[in-house]
Amino acid sequence: MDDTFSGPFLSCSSAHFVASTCKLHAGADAPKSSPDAAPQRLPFSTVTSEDLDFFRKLLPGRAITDQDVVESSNVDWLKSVRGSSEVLLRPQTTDEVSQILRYCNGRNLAVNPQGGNTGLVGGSVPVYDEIILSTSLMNNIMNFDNISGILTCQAGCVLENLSLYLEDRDYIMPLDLGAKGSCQIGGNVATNAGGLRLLRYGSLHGTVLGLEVVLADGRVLDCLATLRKDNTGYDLKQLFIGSEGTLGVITAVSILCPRKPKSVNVVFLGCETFEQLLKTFQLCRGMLGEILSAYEFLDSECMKLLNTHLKLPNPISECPFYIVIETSGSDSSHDSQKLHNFLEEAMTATLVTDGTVATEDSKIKALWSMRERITEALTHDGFVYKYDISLPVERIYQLVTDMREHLRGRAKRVVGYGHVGDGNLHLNITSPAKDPALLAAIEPFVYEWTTAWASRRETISTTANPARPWP
Ligand SMILES: O=C(O)CC[C@@H](O)C(=O)O
Repeated sequence: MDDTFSGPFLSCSSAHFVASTCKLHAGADAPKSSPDAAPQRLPFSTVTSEDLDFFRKLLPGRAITDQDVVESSNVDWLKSVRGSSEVLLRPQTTDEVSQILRYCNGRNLAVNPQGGNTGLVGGSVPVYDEIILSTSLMNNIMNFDNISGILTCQAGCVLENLSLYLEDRDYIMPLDLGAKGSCQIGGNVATNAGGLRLLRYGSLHGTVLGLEVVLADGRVLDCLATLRKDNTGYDLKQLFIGSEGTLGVITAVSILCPRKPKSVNVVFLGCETFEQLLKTFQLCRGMLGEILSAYEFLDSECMKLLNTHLKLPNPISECPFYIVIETSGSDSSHDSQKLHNFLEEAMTATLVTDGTVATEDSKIKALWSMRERITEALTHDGFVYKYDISLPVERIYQLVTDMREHLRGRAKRVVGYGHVGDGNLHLNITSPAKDPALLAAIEPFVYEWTTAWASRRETISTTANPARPWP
């Protein structure tokens, strides 16, 4: 890049957020042009018939103005936030993205990049009438190197399609999410999605080797390296991982993929306290070591949601907390032996009270759905306030209990689940309908709590007095 990036028109999804946690501000019933608490519409131009002529010429049949079609891109997956865009653009190539952005920059038109529109924090839809730039038709796999395991593809490839493509070649994607059937790799990178395998394969900051990005003024930044080690200058691609579309539109990704494990086991366990759940995690890390690939948890409120709304039966007896452990290795007898030893030890030490193990695909999928389908189950409960929070792992469940106590029955349900291995809690609070009074009780409490505990440095005891003062 030879000059500074200036193009303040890419829609900033972070405008929906406060601090490091995420929240929804606007309900589906909010006035279209002024979502609650959203920033003022900035003085961008509005789309004219000349603009539409330009888009239609550039993208024949792919500059959509039919409102029935545009509507589904104006609304997020949760149907909680809604924009009022009248134009949906579906480029197929990087050059088309570049031409769109160059034109919009010249015309001062706001643009909202959109991938699979599976985000849960309102970042993938317009706030006002921004042009929606969808990457859905940019879905070609460009290259796969069977020796290095490096995949290069366009940004609109659906995660599950990439996984299926790789599985045929004895590889897997380094990330896996409940939304895999619709989410796109460009959106995964733009939001720095973590998912269920982060514990094993690390974050996208490590596995993404290269990116191609179109900047707001249409220039193409080519950092699409396919080298595992690349010390040639600044690692610019890192800026775009988690930038949520604010710095540019990711058009292609190269990513390092692990070999497909030859043996996979999934265990579903129950335990009485969160402290025991953490002790089980410690034991598990020590005894399973390199084959541990996921350590996830859900609480009993999540289990009730799965039972009630999705009719998924609890595979074990009722417990306050449930754990999903996955192992992935290359030798099934070695892995089974390690798992057996770990389970024996966990039961003997009465860390866990019940459990079941799966080695066949269908049972593995059934156990994983107890964790992956909580988001879906929650939507049947009414309106959902969602918070995706990273904390020292010892603290993650304390926020759930403190929030329950703080709300004292004002919410329908306060549930906690998430990625223990990453110290990442999904705190979800439901109410029969959107409830401004409930929101006022949740916020800023949740942000103050998180900031106070996340910034604390000293070692935290897992048996802290619940009446402790805040740090
Ligand atoms: O529903 C949520 O709040 C989180 C969804 C997803 O990130 C998950 O880990 O299941």
